[in-house]
Amino acid sequence: MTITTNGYQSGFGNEFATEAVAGALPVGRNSPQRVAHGLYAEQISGTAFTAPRHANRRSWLYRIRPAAMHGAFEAYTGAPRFHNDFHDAPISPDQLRWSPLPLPAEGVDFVDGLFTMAGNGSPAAQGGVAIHLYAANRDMHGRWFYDADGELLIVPQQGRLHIETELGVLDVEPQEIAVIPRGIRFAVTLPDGQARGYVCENFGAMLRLPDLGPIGSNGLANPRDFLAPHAAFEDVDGDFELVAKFQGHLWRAAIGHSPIDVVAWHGNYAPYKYDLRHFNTIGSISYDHPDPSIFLVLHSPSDTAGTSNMDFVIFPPRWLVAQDTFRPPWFHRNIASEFMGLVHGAYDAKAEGFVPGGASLHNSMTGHGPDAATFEKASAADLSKPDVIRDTMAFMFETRAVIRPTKQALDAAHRQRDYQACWAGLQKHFDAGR
Ligand SMILES: O=C(O)Cc1cc(O)ccc1O
Ligand SMILES: [Fe+2]
Repeated sequence: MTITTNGYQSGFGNEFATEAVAGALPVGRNSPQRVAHGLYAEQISGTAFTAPRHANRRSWLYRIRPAAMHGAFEAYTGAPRFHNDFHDAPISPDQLRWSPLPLPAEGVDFVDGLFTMAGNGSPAAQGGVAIHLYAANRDMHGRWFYDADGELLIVPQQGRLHIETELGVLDVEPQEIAVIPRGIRFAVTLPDGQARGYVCENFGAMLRLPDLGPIGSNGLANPRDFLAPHAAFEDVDGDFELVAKFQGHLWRAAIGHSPIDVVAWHGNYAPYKYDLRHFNTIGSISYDHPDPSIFLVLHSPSDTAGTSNMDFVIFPPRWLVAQDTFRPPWFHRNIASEFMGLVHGAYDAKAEGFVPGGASLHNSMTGHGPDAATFEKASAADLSKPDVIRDTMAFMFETRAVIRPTKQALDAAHRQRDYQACWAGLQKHFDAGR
């Protein structure tokens, strides 16, 4: 059964209120003695009960059956490439790059199609991230998934996703993102028959919009462009499966009904989507290429002020106008670690090799930057006119902790073992007399 989208509510982290059946939402209280229409009331909290008000997230769900109703969990073995073991391979300071994850030959759904590339921290420590790719060609039917370990930031690269969640439906396409909060149950179907993309599983503090400082009250990702679903439900009984991720491992339980049975909900703990093409990109209109922190979409803070558990940064289409400036990204080494992906087009620091669906990893203090072809071209570019970077959408998951690639990522046939060669052609231009 497919539940169609019934529109969205706009705003980031708002106190939303939505009902799919008139009168289902209690008025003036959360937990009346008897809920209208014979529904059960259930709270889901995404932050500590006593978190400061501005950071406090919880929602009240009015549903046909409570979330407690399912069979006992047992180990799930259907997604062997989806895990949180970031210590199964030695780590080196090498620059790493991969071609796109191949699409599966036989039917594989979104959960079984997850391939863990890298990560740091752990669900137990409530810090760090896991970085996965997915490649899928089968719908999740009669199967739902939830992740108790972290929220899921989904970045589609190829193919649309129809995501039915307990709180309603999100339809996302490449150049949009979806965020599924910790614990929310959902199923993914594939309107285009197959799909590929990236997932950041965030074990740390929930993603939030960054402060804007001197930029002012508008800019970067604007709150009104974030969309949460309206309540949408199905009332279906059957022999179904609930898959859970809990403390780094996967579990399955029988469930006798669809958990997409929330008839009404209110609160500020909800899935959402955002169209990256709405990002208000800010850059230099005088000289120098600024730090990429100006491209920050969503931010998961760590316990150290100004230092992120994870930053989600994008490199969208934009004008480059800086004068007497090497306009592409400079050569650099950073304290933070950078996992990059490409959703669409080409990335302005790499002339070739970094393709849509591919990935790169530059860990703390590992030197990287424009490849030789990009350096030569940008060093000779005519700066009297602006450059327009069109048809591009690259992104970065940037973390304070080193991002450890998994053994399967290092061993993968699609890893580009000759990646370093992209800098080998950089010429020695030094001339002390010039
Ligand atoms: O490595 C990269 O391409 C990402 C990046 C982009 C940029 O404009 C400046 C610094 C940086 O790490
Ligand atoms: Fe970088």
